[in-house]
Amino acid sequence: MTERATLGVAVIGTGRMGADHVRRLHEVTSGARVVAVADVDAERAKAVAARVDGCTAHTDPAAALAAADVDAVLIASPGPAHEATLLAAFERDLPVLCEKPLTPDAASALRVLEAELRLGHRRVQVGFMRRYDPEYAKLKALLATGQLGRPLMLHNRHRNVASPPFFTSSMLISDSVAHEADVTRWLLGHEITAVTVLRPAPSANAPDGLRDPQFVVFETDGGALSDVEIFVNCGFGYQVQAEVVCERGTARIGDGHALVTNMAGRWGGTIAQDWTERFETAYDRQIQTWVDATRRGEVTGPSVWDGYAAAAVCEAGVRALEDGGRVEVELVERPAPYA
Ligand SMILES: NC(=O)c1ccc[n+]([C@@H]2O[C@H](COP(=O)([O-])OP(=O)(O)OC[C@H]3O[C@@H](n4cnc5c(N)ncnc54)[C@H](O)[C@@H]3O)[C@@H](O)[C@H]2O)c1
Ligand SMILES: O[C@H]1[C@H](O)[C@@H](O)[C@H](O)[C@@H](O)[C@H]1O
Repeated sequence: MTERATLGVAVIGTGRMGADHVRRLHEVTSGARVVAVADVDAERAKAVAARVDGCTAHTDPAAALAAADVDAVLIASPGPAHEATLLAAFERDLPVLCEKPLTPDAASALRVLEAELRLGHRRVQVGFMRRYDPEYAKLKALLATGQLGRPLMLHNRHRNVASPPFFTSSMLISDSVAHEADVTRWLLGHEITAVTVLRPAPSANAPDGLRDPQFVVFETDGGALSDVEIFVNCGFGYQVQAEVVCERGTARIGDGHALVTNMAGRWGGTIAQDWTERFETAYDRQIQTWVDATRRGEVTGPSVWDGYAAAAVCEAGVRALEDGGRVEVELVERPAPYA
């Protein structure tokens, strides 16, 4: 297959992630250029477009998709806005990299899945960037060798310094634990069948009314358990850790021990303060992989099925949070193109 010339990308949503992805596409990624951006905030779109020669600014995502030289779309608007842009991209048969979550609930994710099936070919890579993180990739490769034996349990910790003002108790699941829903499915190769959410007394440092932290337990169809401590106002750093316990051993990532110092009677290191720092390499690799595959005319990486499955798991998790108890995950049968 002949490779496409430089990929013209439209970036939808120029907030924190969108602006960072524009910078990445412009300065780090090879084989792509940003040709259009859209944001409902016109000033923000203009300010980000001004950083790239020849990039046009729009307030309507559909206008950005229709702009000259657009070959592909990167969606970085908030989750509830993803469905409309995905469907608009499908109308133009454009390849898409869609930030997580694919959509915020299972019904809308299923509509996207059905629309992609109608196209007759995969078009979307979902932005579950942890799959491109060197530490997670090593863990996945180790599990694939079988040396450790069958995975029995996965322990995850997911801590943010502070939550943004709009964050709700259910977003700890649908926006944050969405990553662990994907990581559990991907690392173990199992589907998640049920979710339980336990709620310790909220931290005094959490905004009033926010159930933070939460303790989530996933059951899988391979008989494993995966637990997640989600704590989005821990105050001290951005920490994402995972330990797999298998029949013949354990493996753990995310301790952040790249640099250990000894000084003034103490030893230690530093802790990342946000995801842009902790997952910088993962975002770089994710986007380069997407650009390379798209230029070859291929779609790789986390699929719409993965986005839908994570959305269904999170929806069950939100119900478990609200009602207490254990909630089973309901998935439609996996369509053949996503096998
Ligand atoms: N992969 C990760 O680690 C990671 C990290 C942070 C955020 N995210 C995801 O990235 C996406 C964006 O998050 P963010 O932190 O950049 O949010 P943000 O609020 O900083 O930016 C979102 C931008 O989208 C704009 N917007 C809102 N509705 C829009 C619409 N209909 N069309 C076009 N633009 C619209 C807003 O004006 C804003 O500028 C979300 O899906 C979020 O879950 C992923
Ligand atoms: O949208 C963000 C993002 O996905 C981060 O990776 C996660 O740590 C945050 O909890 C979430 O709110």
